[in-house]
Amino acid sequence: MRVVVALGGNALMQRGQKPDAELQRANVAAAVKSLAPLAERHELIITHGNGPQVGVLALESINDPNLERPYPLDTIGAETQGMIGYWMLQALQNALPGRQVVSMINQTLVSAVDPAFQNPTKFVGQVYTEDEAAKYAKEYGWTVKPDGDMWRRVVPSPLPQRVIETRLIRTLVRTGTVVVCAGGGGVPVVRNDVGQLEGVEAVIDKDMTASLLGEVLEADAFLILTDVPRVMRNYGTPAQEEIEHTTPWELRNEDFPAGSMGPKVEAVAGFVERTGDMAAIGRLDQCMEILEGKAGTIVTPNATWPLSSTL
Ligand SMILES: Nc1ncnc2c1ncn2[C@@H]1O[C@H](COP(=O)(O)OP(=O)(O)O)[C@@H](O)[C@H]1O
Ligand SMILES: NC(=O)OP(=O)(O)O
Repeated sequence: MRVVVALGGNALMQRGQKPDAELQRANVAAAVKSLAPLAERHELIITHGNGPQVGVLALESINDPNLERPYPLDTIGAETQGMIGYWMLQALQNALPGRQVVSMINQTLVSAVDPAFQNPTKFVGQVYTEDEAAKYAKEYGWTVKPDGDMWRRVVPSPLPQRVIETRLIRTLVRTGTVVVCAGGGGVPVVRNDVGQLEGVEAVIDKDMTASLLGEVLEADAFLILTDVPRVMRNYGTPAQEEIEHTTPWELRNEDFPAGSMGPKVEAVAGFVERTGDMAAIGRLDQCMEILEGKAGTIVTPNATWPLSSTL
């Protein structure tokens, strides 16, 4: 089987954790331990988040006295691909001796007129109190929004249209290489008026890019791996209940929060609608069980359940 996995930012740096390199490296190694059995049995393409890390590097850049202007978000996105990609590459090579692994810098094409540029929604960096967030909004010109009971910086998150290096990724996957790609959804780029690629100030949602990659690479399954066992109905209320199996239609008739579960649900629903294949959302340490349909929220085109034995 060919499997595309989107690895949640939570797997790399949990809420409240300091962005220490060793800590993140250890988190990546733990994530890879869960993913290794998947890679042993299947063709595997891994994307990863970068929201917390983009915020850390952006803040460093803003406060660097040697810089006349901070690094732009596309450049910082590429930095995070290099940093997290390196940690993933090394952990995968250590876990899968003899297997070829590659970690790529990728660009993802977006529309220059995507309405997301006028309405920033993507949370980056650490959480702040409301007062701290207001202070930084004034000082740095940030847009800030509530994230649960805290506040965070938000940046535009345009929809991915095409991973520029898709053909190369496909070629590598066909050779059995484990491919880490489109980290942070890919570095956001547009084509300018003379057809040249140019970076833009944004952070793409990695789940949406992974959904697109799953489709164009003809993946048999698309897994979003995060820190909750299943998508829940009435999340955070006494009526909360886990969704074991669902369809895109059912998911689209429920409400999920924009900054967290909303894009994940949109990403899996879109993949299943466009491909007719299976997608799922669940916990990283259950990825094998999820693929077997025994854990996570499984999304299939219709209510047929359980899945066929081909999984
Ligand atoms: N309906 C829901 N069901 C499950 N989790 C939800 C729901 N709504 C919001 N969440 C939150 O979404 C979080 C996962 O999204 P996010 O933090 O963006 O993940 P990641 O960083 O792993 O990609 C969970 O930790 C949970 O707090
Ligand atoms: N780019 C992105 O989607 O990052 P997170 O998953 O860390 O929010």
